[in-house]
Amino acid sequence: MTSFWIPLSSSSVFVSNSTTKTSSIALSSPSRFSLNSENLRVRRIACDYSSVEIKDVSYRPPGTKIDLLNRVSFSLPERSFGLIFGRSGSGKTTLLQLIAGLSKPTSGSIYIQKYNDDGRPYNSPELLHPGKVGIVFQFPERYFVADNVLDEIVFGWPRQRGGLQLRELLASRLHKAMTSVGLTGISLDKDPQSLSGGYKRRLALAIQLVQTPDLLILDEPLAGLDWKARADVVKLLKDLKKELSLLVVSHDLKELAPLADQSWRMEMGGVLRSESLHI
Ligand SMILES: Nc1ncnc2c1ncn2[C@@H]1O[C@H](COP(=O)(O)OP(=O)(O)OP(=O)(O)O)[C@@H](O)[C@H]1O
Repeated sequence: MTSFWIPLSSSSVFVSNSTTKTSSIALSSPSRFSLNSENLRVRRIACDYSSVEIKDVSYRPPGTKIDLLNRVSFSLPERSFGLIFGRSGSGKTTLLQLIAGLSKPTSGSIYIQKYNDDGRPYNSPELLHPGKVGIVFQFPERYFVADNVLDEIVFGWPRQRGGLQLRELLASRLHKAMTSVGLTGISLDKDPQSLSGGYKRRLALAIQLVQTPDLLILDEPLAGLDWKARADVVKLLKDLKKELSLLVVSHDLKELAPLADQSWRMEMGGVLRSESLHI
């Protein structure tokens, strides 16, 4: 289903735990979309939805005796926007790194669950493949390596010479990613470091989008930007959530909380409803 660009408005509910004791529950009731078609195959595809499920995830770094995360659970339905916030040191970045597959949970699981339109699981859960997750670190521009925009975007691409079909596929992905982030007006020869703050963030997003992830994770996407660039990035994220799931860690609740679906956000270290956020 993920290859079909059917716009869904979806919702997500997060409940978090703290780094103390209890596990958390996740509620999710994404809006469903049913094509008015007699074609059964189309109906079937349109009704299913999937969700990234984090179940009882704990993490203790190797060689330490401290649990940085203790039985965290939540679910993020496809094409929804999840916002994680919380005090410094509560484990937000650690959680993102686990979801992105950069480290492994000590216990618990991270998987994709597909559901029928009646909310029942469609099949057995599948592990979330790291190749389907993109991650944009805090201050991503610090990790740019190339001296022009094109090389920066294609840095991770296959080195072997592919056939025409592969090159066409990569070219179309490049075009789509650049269009999605509004980079088409920028010369591909430009030095990435010469771009404005907001355009550097767009480039960082394009680098991930070109890999066509199902889930895009962002750590503090507004950090260090001036007000105009912040507004640009917020608008961009709003548009992107129509295409894929976004999971964002940020302290910038005023700007980003309105993008999160329904009335829930996840606070590391406690459970909080949006009405108590005063945003
Ligand atoms: N490998 C490690 N070994 C021991 N402690 C670690 C390790 N990695 C992270 N920590 C500690 O775990 C805690 C959680 O770190 P993390 O970066 O996930 O927090 P955070 O919520 O993202 O914080 P911030 O909002 O400041 O970015 C911090 O106190 C950090 O120092």
